[in-house]
This record gives sequence, C-alpha cells and structure tokens, in this order.
Amino acid sequence: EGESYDVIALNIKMQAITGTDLKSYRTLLSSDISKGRETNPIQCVNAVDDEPEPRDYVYITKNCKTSDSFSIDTKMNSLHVCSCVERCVTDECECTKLSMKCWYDEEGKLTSDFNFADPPLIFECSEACSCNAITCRNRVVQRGLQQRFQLYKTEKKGWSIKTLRFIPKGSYVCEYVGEILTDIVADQRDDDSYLFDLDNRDTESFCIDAKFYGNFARFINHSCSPNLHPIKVFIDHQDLRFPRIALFAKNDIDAEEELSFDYGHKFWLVKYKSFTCHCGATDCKYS
Ligand SMILES: COc1cc2c(NC3CCN(Cc4ccccc4)CC3)nc(NCCCN(C)C)nc2cc1OCCCCCN
Repeated sequence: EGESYDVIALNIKMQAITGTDLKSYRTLLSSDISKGRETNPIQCVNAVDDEPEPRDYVYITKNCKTSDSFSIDTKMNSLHVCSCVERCVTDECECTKLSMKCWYDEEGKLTSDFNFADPPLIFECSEACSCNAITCRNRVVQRGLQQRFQLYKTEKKGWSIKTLRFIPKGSYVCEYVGEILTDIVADQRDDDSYLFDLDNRDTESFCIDAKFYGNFARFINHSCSPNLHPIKVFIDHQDLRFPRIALFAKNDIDAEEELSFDYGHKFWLVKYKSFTCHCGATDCKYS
C-alpha cells in the first residue's frame, strides 16, 4: 500500500527468510497470551491499530478465590461417584444419573437431544470414580482445550476471540474462568464488564469476575445470535453453589469465525447506557 521501494525489498527478504511478511510480523503481538498455561498457544494479533497486547489481568486456567469469606466443599467424601468398571456407557453410571443421562457422545460432543434452551447440570466423573479416566465417556470439560484460538483486535468491539479450526456443533470449546466472588462483593466492583453470574435458586449466590484474573474466555464478545452457550458443569467438587461455566458450540463454527455467547438482559440493562450492540445479527436486540 504505497510502501517505499526499500520496504518492499525488505518485505520480500523477510518473507524469504522468516516465512512471514512484515505486515503479519508487525500485527503478531504475542505467540501465546497464556504463556504456556494452556494446552495450545493462543496468538494475539492486532491488524487494526497500535494498541498492544492486553496485559491488565493475570492469566489463569482454573477459577481462583481471593477471599476467605466463603469456602467450596471439596471433600472427597462429599462426592457422588460411580462404581463403573470401565467406560460409564451404561445408564447404571451414578454420575450420568446425576445429569439425568450421559449427554456426551462417543466423540465427546453433546448429543443432538441436548436442550440448550433449558440445559441440565452436567456431573462429570472425577478422581474418586472407579472408571477408567482415559476411556470413560463422561469426561469432556476436564480434558481441556481441543481447538486453536486467536485473540484479535476488531474494528468496533475491542478485542475478540476467533477459532482457527472448524468446530462441530456440540463440541466443548472453553471454560469461563475467573475470580469467584460473593454477590455482595460483585455488587461493589467498579467495573462489571467481566462478571458472570452463578445464579443460584437458594439464598447466597456467587459470580465469576474475569477482570483481574481470567482465561481467554474473558475476551469472547456478546452476540444476539451466538455460536456458544454456557453450561454448568461439576467435576472435582459437587458444591452446587459453584458450577464451572463450560461454553459449548450450539452450532457448527467455521474456521476464522468469531466466538460469541449471549450475555443476557442483565448485561445490557447496565451497559446499554454506555454502548450499543454491534453483533450485526438480523435479530439484534440491543443495537
Ligand atoms: C454488565 O454486566 C453485568 C453486570 C453485573 C453486575 N453489575 C453490578 C451493577 C451495580 N454496580 C454498583 C456499583 C457501581 C459503581 C461502583 C461500585 C458499585 C456493581 C456491579 N452485578 C452482578 N452481580 C452482582 C450484583 C447482583 N445483585 C444486584 C443481586 N452481575 C452482573 C452481571 C453482568 O453481566 C453478566 C453477563 C455477562 C457475561 C460476560 N461478562
């Protein structure tokens, strides 16, 4: 684009030597924002402006606590376990009974009869189960990331996450990881842009806040017609106050497609005053 002769020459030379051109070199801000913490590296790319890689948070891969005002029941003897011998494929498996049935198919995708509109709680098998941790079918979220993602700068929605590979409908994509807060503490947070409510029917309710501590899911933007949906999953503990939030693909997602989930009315009730939705969906509700 009107580059001078010597920049073009440098470009050609760089492409020849490093296999990447100047432009993509200039836009690749990091080869792994998780700094080796995730199973696969997550690049950071900004081809839009000069904003550097976001560094105003601590990258974590498991939910964390920063207060002693509550504790999670992680006692091994609080867990309902299964006594399956091998693969937990029968409906006798006590863990899948807790979830009503095993919602995972042989490839670890949600079965086609899974109801995203009113999803059940999923109880995966745990350390305390007698089944085989490799062959057991009731273990998907605990196996971690299976795809390749990229953090990239968008024109109108700040940073966002895209998948670099095709993701079939029903696949587990990632967990919304952050700092677990009581509702009370969340209500005092100045910036509520990264909160996720763990709504609980009973009295005390908790939130996940990914502002100060979180994984790449903190950068996933809202859409009124999203391709991900949050599902509550229990793995190492079954303390119903603290479900883990697993984002599953609610339809096929093409390579290079932006990931999104519906933040819900609560988010827009607060944020509609500051900005409107740019999801571009035909049925966009907050533009
Ligand atoms: C913007 O999106 C959200 C805001 C939330 C929020 N905001 C409060 C508003 C009042 N100020 C008050 C305040 C303002 C200024 C300074 C201090 C305090 C403190 C933060 N509070 C709580 N839960 C704690 C309160 C619940 N209580 C009312 C029962 N949950 C929220 C979940 C949200 O999206 C969820 C979906 C988005 C998913 C992806 N991120």
